[in-house]
Amino acid sequence: MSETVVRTEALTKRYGGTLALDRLDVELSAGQVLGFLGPNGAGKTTTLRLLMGSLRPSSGRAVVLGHDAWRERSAVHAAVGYLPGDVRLWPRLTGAQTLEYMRRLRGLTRPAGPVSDLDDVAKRLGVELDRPVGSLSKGNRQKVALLLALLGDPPLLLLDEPTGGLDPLGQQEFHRVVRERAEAGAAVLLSSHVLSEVERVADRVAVIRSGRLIMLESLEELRRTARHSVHVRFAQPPPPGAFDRVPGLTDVRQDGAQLRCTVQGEIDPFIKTLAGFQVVDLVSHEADLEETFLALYGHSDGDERR
Ligand SMILES: Nc1ncnc2c1ncn2[C@@H]1O[C@H](COP(=O)(O)OP(=O)(O)OP(=O)(O)O)[C@@H](O)[C@H]1O
Repeated sequence: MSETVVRTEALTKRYGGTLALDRLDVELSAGQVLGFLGPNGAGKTTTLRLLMGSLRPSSGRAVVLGHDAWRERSAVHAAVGYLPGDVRLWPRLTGAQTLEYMRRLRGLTRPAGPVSDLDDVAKRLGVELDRPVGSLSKGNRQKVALLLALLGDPPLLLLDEPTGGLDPLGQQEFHRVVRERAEAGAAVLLSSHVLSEVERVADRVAVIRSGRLIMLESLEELRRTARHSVHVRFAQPPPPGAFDRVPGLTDVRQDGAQLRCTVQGEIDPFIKTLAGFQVVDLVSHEADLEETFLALYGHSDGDERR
């Protein structure tokens, strides 16, 4: 079994009367990417800041790389690569100077050779390292901040909505970099409010709403609950009720020899039932994960906080 990098135990945070995080229990192992998904105000940033030891929990605790995130926060700070949601950099320093400054501040030595690992990542992301950070576009500043998070090859990356300002190519390359880090053994927690982003990079998805964890599943599991829209054309109209007992079948509309329906979950029982009839044509389209996700969890947020 791989090593546990993050473990939270009933981690809770209140801001005055607002319950921002309510008894979160979650674990993250080395080599895993956990997508932390939730709408605005769900508690994602609060969780990441609790894990960084920048916030004191109201109750419960977070253990990060074997340290209590709050009580041993300097050890946690030194070991974690954090990309905050609101990136703030020194505007007059260039990207290269920023990296060098942070490297020294953290007592890291620059890898030997003319091209460091990060120079390579910078090139892939198209970061302009020789310009003052203040003159860069939002997306390019974001890329510099990502390089800062990767500095020193940390065993845990906490990335708060990291691809907000990036164009699609930048996002794609960024996701590749994250996967490579995970394959090299880093644990990654990546927050986002869009499933399509998380689905590209995560192994598991935690969904949080109004401070509560409402789902923690592998992407494989989420895909298993995916819905198929199916359109079948038969040689002759099947008898009424022929598909009544097929599990997961909804929205059934039969018009003579044509059948349209939605299959939720495994499609195999439906296919086996179809085999009893002469099928002329069949078109099946898998709803994308976003649709599946919205169907399962997309009901209105409401104010569930107490
Ligand atoms: N410093 C604070 N003081 C009071 N309330 C706060 C504070 N920070 C966050 N909150 C509240 O806690 C809740 C969770 O906020 P948080 O920023 O963690 O959400 P989020 O999921 O990161 O949202 P977003 O996607 O908008 O960044 C929200 O209701 C927010 O208003």
